[in-house]
Amino acid sequence: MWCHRLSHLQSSLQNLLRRGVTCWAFQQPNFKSLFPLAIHWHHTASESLGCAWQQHEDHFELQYANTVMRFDYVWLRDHCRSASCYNSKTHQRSLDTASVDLCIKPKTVHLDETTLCLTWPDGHVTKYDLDWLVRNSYEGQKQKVIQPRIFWNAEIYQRAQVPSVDFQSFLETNEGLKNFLQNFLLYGIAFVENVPPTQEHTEKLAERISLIRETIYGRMWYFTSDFSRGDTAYTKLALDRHTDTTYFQEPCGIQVFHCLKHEGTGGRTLLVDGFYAAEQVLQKAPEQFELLTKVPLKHEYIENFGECHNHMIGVGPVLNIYPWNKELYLIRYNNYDRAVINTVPYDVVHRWYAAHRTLTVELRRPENEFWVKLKPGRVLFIDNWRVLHGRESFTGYRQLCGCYLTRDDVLNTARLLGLQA
Ligand SMILES: C[N+](C)(C)CCCC[C@H](N)C(=O)O
Ligand SMILES: O=C(O)CCC(=O)C(=O)O
Ligand SMILES: [Fe+2]
Repeated sequence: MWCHRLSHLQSSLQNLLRRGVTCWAFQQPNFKSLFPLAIHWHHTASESLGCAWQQHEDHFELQYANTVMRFDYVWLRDHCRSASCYNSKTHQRSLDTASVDLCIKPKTVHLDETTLCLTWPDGHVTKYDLDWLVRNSYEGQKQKVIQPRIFWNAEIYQRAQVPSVDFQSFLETNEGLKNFLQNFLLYGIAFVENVPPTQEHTEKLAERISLIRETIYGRMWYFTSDFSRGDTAYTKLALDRHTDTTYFQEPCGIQVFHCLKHEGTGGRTLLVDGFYAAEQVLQKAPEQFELLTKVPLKHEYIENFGECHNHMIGVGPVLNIYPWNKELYLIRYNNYDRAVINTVPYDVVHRWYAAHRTLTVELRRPENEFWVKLKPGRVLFIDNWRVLHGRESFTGYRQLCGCYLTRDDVLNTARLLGLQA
């Protein structure tokens, strides 16, 4: 993050220098003194605050709070928060963006310590709070980490001694719920203890944080090794680490597991932080990481079992990153359900297999494996966009219940409790 910020600032600086603005003192790494005042800038009355602006042919440049921001003029007009352009009760835009002249420029500019005031050719006035501009500008966004997360291997997770939340406090207090969600957002897994071992109580838990995502497996599902569905999950066999529902266009966000009964041996659950492994790939072989973000793959679920007839296809790369800041947000990894690869030519396929191997090696390092035995009363929530799960083979009667949750609604709950999500 640090290096990224630095290089970004350096390139802003270079751009400015290229345009002939002089008199910069560059005292790396003291960011406060990175952008002292330049000769051709318009300043506010109080120069010590260091805010200044410059109007260019195709953009408006603003320096404030140690940030040099560059704004497109249409963007500035489009984001006007005046009562006629924006409804602050509904937080919706009233302005018809298509009515804005694409060559628009402000007629006059006024800047003081807190506010930028633009008057447009038709007389309309837009006032921006400078802090709002920092928070919402591209340059301001680039400086902040979107989602705080702790990537883990077994040792990191165990050392963190992440506390489980009690059923009662999860259901009845905002504090319990918030603690739970905070852990879940940081690590991608979280446990609730002392849950009565029934499907109804598990459902209550799920509904406290989200909407249940109904799928071809039902709303709440309940499964044993009876092979009632056409999938290995419904057997006693071991399952290697994977994420679920890779064959959906949008894989399920969260998976909830509650083991209601197990009379037998084996059956431990394996958890692996996919983002930790991907991060290792990025460090060791960046070009392979990139390939895993680029090659689109199909995953498929074909079922013709009794009454169940399904054919699901999901397309997307193994690693999904936001194009604007390269932050990883979803890993799609299921070697069982991966379909025929026919989206890229043979030479790319070969490089893709090598990259997939590198990732698999990281995912399979014993030190990255966290094993738990699920027990009645202990409910596990897994971020299915980040953490892979698997299971050991088992003997005897084993009953699991659970459900999938919609990710947007879990994050919604977290934000309403004041968490960054
Ligand atoms: C959880 N539950 C037993 C309902 C479904 C299991 C789905 C298994 C599928 N191979 C996948 O990985 O998506
Ligand atoms: O049986 C288990 O512990 C998990 C099986 C599985 O991967 C699943 O249901 O998604
Ligand atoms: Fe699974």
